[in-house]
This record gives sequence, structure tokens and C-alpha cells, in this order.
Amino acid sequence: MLLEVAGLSRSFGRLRVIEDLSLSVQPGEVLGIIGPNGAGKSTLFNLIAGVLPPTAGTIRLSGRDITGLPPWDRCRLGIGRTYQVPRPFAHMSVFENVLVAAVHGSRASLRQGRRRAEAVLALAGLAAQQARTAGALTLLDLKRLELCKALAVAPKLLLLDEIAGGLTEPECATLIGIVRRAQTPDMAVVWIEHVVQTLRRIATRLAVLHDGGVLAEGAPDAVLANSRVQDVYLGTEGR
Ligand SMILES: Nc1ncnc2c1ncn2[C@@H]1O[C@H](COP(=O)(O)OP(=O)(O)OP(=O)(O)O)[C@@H](O)[C@H]1O
Repeated sequence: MLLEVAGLSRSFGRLRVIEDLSLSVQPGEVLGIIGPNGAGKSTLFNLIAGVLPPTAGTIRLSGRDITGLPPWDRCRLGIGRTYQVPRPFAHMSVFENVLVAAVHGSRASLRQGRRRAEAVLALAGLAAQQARTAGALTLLDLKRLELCKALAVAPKLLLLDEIAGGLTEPECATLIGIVRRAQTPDMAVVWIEHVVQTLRRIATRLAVLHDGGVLAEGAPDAVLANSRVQDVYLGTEGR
């Protein structure tokens, strides 16, 4: 198993956001995560990536307990992530942004980092923009850059937090294409997204987060047809 989350809990004061949550991810999977606003999706990513410590529970990556490790160590062990709001080094070039991620996120040498940065920029269709200042990019290119930074660490586990938010349908298709091209059989993707249709096109499995735990998980169509899921999520959210 690539990722094993067991009995994970996280509270903020008296607010229990994640409660006794267990989840596993195998290499090669694309696990889509949906759930109402405030269900704890981003908190779950922050726990997996090590930005937040859990109140209880364990997180294992390739069998190794990483629960106590800081985010930079988890990154170097193969967890790459994107953030909901991209915050590149706005005054640096696109290439430099990806290079920083490649070198500092994966212990690559400068030379290896350059090669890696070139490869992911080409894969994401961003090579022609690589000399531009990151702050001058369009929203789609900013999302591409966010993906490139996560891919530059050569992740075994790629965590995508609402990367398609604010994009048009064809732009979402572009991002899906990049993720498909980037995927290898020994890598897994966990993708949080509000736009269910985007996930439906790429997810091999879907999990619905609700009340701090996993309400339903399984084949995307079966999960979306589940009446409890429709009640608590699709029904209330009108999506
Ligand atoms: N650092 C924090 N301190 C206090 N409360 C927090 C903190 N981070 C998140 N929360 C609360 O935890 C709950 C879950 O937040 P989270 O961002 O994980 O939800 P989400 O499912 O990602 O939501 P959205 O779909 O709106 O992005 C929310 O009620 C939020 O206000």
C-alpha cells in the first residue's frame, strides 16, 4: 500500500474536523475526494503532508510511519502537493519556481533539478512560458505551474487540492491531460475537487468526506448514485 491513514483525527478547539478517519491508496490509483464545504478535505491534505499534526491516528507512506515527520521530509519521501490558492514566488521566473521545488523538494542536485524542471514544464505545456515572471501568468498557467512544482519533486503520491477551481471545462480537460501524462504505475494521485464532473473523468475511485469521516467510497458512478451521498452532498449542495 502506498498510503495508509488509520484512525486519523484532528480538532481545532472543540471543532472536530477529522474524526477516526481511515483511508488507503494504492500505486496507480487516482482517488477523487469530494465533500461539502468545510468537510475537512484540505485539513486531511494538511495532515497527510505534515503541515498540521493530527490529534490522533497514524499515516504511513510505503509502509513507513511518517506521522511525526515535518512536511519537508514527507516531501522528500515522495509526497508532492498543490495548494488551493497558488502562491508562486511571483517575482521569479516560471523556471526558477519549478527549479526551487525540484532541488529543495527532492534532494536533487542543481543539474538534476534543471533536467527535472525542463521535463515537467514540457509535460505541462509550460516550456514556452518558462522565462516569464510567475506573477504575470494567466489562471490556467498558474495552475500548470502549481502542478509542475508538485511534479518536480518526483512524487510517489500527488495531492491535488481543488486545482481545477475557477477554470473552464476545456481548461479542466487540459489539467486532466497533464495529470494523465505525469502518472506512472508506481505513483498515485489523490485529487480533491468540487467539480464532480472533472473527477469523474479521471478518478478510478471516489471517496466522500462528511462529518469527519469517509461517508462512502468506491467506483465513482456507484458512489455518486449512493442515496446517502446524494442526501448529504449532492442534495444539499445542489451539484
Ligand atoms: N487552522 C484552523 N483553525 C481553526 N479552524 C480551522 C482551521 N483549518 C480549518 N478549520 C476549520 O475546519 C473545517 C474544515 O476546513 P477545511 O478547509 O479542511 O474544509 P474543506 O472541506 O477543505 O472545505 P472547502 O471545500 O470549503 O475548501 C472548517 O470548519 C474550517 O473553518
